[in-house]
Amino acid sequence: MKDANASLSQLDVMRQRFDAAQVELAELKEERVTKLRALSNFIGQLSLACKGQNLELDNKLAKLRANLTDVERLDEILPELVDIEKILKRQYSHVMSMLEQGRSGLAKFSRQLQRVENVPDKLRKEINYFKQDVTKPFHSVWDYIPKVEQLMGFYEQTLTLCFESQAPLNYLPKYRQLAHELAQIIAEIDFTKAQRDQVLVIKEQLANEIDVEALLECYQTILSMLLENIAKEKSASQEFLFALNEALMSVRDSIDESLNQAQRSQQLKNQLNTDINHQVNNVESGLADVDDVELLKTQVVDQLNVLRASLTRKEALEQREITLLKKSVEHLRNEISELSSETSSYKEKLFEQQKLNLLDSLTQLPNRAALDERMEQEYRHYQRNRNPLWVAVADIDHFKSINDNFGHSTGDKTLQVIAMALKNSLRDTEFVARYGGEEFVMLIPDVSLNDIGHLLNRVREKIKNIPFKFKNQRITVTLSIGAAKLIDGEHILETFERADAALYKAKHENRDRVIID
Ligand SMILES: Nc1nc2c(ncn2[C@@H]2O[C@H](COP(=O)(O)OP(=O)(O)OP(=O)(O)O)[C@@H](O)[C@H]2O)c(=O)[nH]1
Repeated sequence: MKDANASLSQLDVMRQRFDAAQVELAELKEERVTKLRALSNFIGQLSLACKGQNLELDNKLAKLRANLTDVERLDEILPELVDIEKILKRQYSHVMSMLEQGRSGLAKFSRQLQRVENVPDKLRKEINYFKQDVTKPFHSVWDYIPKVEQLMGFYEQTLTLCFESQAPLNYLPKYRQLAHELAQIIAEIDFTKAQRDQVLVIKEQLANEIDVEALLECYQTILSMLLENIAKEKSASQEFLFALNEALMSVRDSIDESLNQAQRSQQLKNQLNTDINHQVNNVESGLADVDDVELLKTQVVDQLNVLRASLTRKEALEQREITLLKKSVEHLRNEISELSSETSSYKEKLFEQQKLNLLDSLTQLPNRAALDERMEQEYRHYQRNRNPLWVAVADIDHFKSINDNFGHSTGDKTLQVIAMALKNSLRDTEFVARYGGEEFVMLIPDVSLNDIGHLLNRVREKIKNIPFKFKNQRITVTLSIGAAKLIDGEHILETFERADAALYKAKHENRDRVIID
């Protein structure tokens, strides 16, 4: 009876455990179903996001989703995931190559559009900057789509112009377009001092009516100058590499010589040690054999003399070794210090080159690439501390007439003088870059709304008061400036757009003024 009761209670405990295990299993199943549902929803959204890009990918994702709802087919998922990963990788490189094609297409269409003559200056400049922008690679479709929209906007504006004007729009011959492009390219290259006069003549030719033959000659001359510069750069690098190679070879020879010397010394020392051991053994055996003390004394003195002579030779050898080692270390030190001074002068050259890449070669102001970098930096700074930050765009008024009336070289000098004056009117924390042509951009932090107008008008007045004298004629050069303050929730590029729009307002309101957005 007792046994039966014990068995019953054991059975009871087991039943309770069984029930608890079943509840746990049901919970686990439910949890798994919830997770699978979440995964399936995720795959569903992924399919939607990728839909239409690649039929194989669409089918694979649909199949994967179906398998996720069927618990029995879960084992099939892993190989499918591997397949999908491969397709995604292929799709990524496909998209990147399509983007590259799209980018070069946009560049081509913007060049076509540039050939339309008589478009307003603002539109012409925007197309020009657009063309420069699309030289950089796109990283995603989201870089591409806004550019397509922008280009369509340019085409729309040009079409509107075409419909509005009675006369048909003129189309610049292809070679004239190439002349413009060459002028832009050479404006960004740093030529050597000896080449600059020749470059000025070419700039002048390109700015005026030019025929195909003369244009070809310009291209040929520029190409030869560039090749000459490349050859010089190459031979400077080669010289450095030769010097480096020679120094390294000399270091290697010196180390080889030291090693040989050390080996020879070691052999001699081994020989001397054997001699000394042998001489000590001689003394010992002499001691054993000789009874006559006087004879013993003379023998010991003789042996000791031989021993002393060996030791002196050993000492001399060691001394010589130390002297040679010192000489060799000295030689190595000289070679290495020469090497390091060659390397640092080469490093300096490279550093100068890097700096040049961020400087506009004509005005020595930071260029557009440097401006992009600084805008990013100032924008991040603004996001951290929210101190006021102004973007101002300045453009020289009627600059074309300076070129037309006094020549390109006068135009260049005017740009240099104005660039310096702009730089000197700003504080160290403020920044000015040449944006392109006769347009400059300033980034001005920590100035209040009350003070910015004052500051920019002072800059404008400063330029206006520069006593330019061309062909004995006193000329006043003026600036139009548009400025905008970075506001919360806005990207600095949008601030730039507002400042640019303010500049165009200033141009339309008779120029020589500052307009704050
Ligand atoms: N000398 C020289 N001229 C340049 C350089 N870059 C651009 N230009 C010239 O600057 C002139 C700009 O002319 P436009 O865009 O018509 O402007 P603008 O004559 O200043 O007239 P507004 O801006 O409307 O007041 C063009 O003739 C360009 O060839 C350069 O590096 N050197």
